[in-house]
Amino acid sequence: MTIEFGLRGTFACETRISSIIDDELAYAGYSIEELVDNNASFEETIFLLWHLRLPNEDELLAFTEMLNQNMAISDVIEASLKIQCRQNLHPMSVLRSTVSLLGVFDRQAEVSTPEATYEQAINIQSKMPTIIAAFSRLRRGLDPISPRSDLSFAGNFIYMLEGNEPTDVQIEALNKGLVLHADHELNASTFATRVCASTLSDLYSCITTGIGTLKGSLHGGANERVFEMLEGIAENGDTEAYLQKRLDSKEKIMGFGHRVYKTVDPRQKYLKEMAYELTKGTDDEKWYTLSLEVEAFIREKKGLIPNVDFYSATVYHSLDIESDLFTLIFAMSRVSGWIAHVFEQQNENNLMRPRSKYMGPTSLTYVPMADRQVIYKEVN
Ligand SMILES: CC(=O)SCCNC(=O)CCNC(=O)[C@H](O)C(C)(C)COP(=O)(O)OP(=O)(O)OC[C@H]1O[C@@H](n2cnc3c(N)ncnc32)[C@H](O)[C@@H]1OP(=O)(O)O
Ligand SMILES: O=C([O-])CC(=O)C(=O)O
Repeated sequence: MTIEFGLRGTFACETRISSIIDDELAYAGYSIEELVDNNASFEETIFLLWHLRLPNEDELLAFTEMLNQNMAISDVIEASLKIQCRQNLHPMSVLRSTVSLLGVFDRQAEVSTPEATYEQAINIQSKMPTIIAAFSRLRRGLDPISPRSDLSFAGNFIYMLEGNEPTDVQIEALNKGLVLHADHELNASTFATRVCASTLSDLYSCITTGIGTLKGSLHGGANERVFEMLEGIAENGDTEAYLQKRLDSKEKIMGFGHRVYKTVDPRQKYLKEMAYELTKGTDDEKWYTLSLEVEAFIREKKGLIPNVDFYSATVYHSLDIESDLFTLIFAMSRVSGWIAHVFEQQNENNLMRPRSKYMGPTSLTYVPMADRQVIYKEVN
């Protein structure tokens, strides 16, 4: 039997939520092109992922209102964010702990009926932008801003971050970014979330698992490092020398390569276009130009394609979002997909428990302590 480690090419479950077929990404049968080109809202996309169909007008209105009404965070959550920014933690760790804390304070957290889980889902989804914006403001010494009932999900986030009236361009860009990041079949964080759900754990635990997994630099954490790399290149002044040095030392170039896509990441086209549109004629245009140089060099040297994390870094930067919050913006969107996968896992549950191939010694004899010699042996 051939074993592919890292679960490469393995089907771990069936799903109706999203698919990647011939490099085309679709949510419940609607390609991302279909959704983005028709200006689907992020709220509509969440509904699609959770219900596996598009909402009608009344349903979307009611759903949007429900999200909106649940956006405000409690004093306890705000106080915990204040403590966490004093300790200078990584924002993804803060988001992970804070979502976990939302569960601690939800009296219904241990109730796993479909109705209770749906309420928990609304609670988590709607509070993510508020938590992220409040954290960002608190660590800058500013007071958090309450959500507004007349703004969309994307609009509210931008408003709560800086307190200014969001522009149509900003809202459209963030909305598109959120739609593009909402789900992606069985990526590592969604898989981890489903493993947690498969043990019949609660939704807050599942989402905390997802956030912790997305944080890693081989996954969502790459977008933050993409911007660090662009800044490093700008400082160094020589793109090729900078990248070649990293390739020579076998470092991964952040924002390139993908486990599933080998010729194109279909989301990248939109993010690249957005990066161009948002930066042209501004001081940020240099990041777009630099990104083009990096893309050309890495394609030529390694044959690697930019993934969703590459141009999203410039898009988020042009929206005045601090680079260590980039992965949190990803999480604020992907939580919609994680939740959909928890619903699906709960409906068709089967404990996810693969095997590992044991490579160590076997049949050893227990040696009494007095007879043991201390041998420090390399494990690997
Ligand atoms: C939202 C997301 O999660 S998208 C991915 C975000 N992550 C990143 O951008 C981090 C950088 N990229 C990577 O580390 C990888 O491309 C991954 C983890 C995304 C995919 O990993 P894999 O599926 O194992 O990649 P794959 O099998 O195609 O790798 C083939 C070869 O290309 C190399 N490679 C792949 N990506 C990169 C990269 N970004 N930089 C340099 N080399 C790379 C691998 O080291 C491997 O080389 P080898 O054959 O000499 O060992
Ligand atoms: O699918 C993956 O492995 C990573 C990815 O692009 C995503 O999660 O959006």
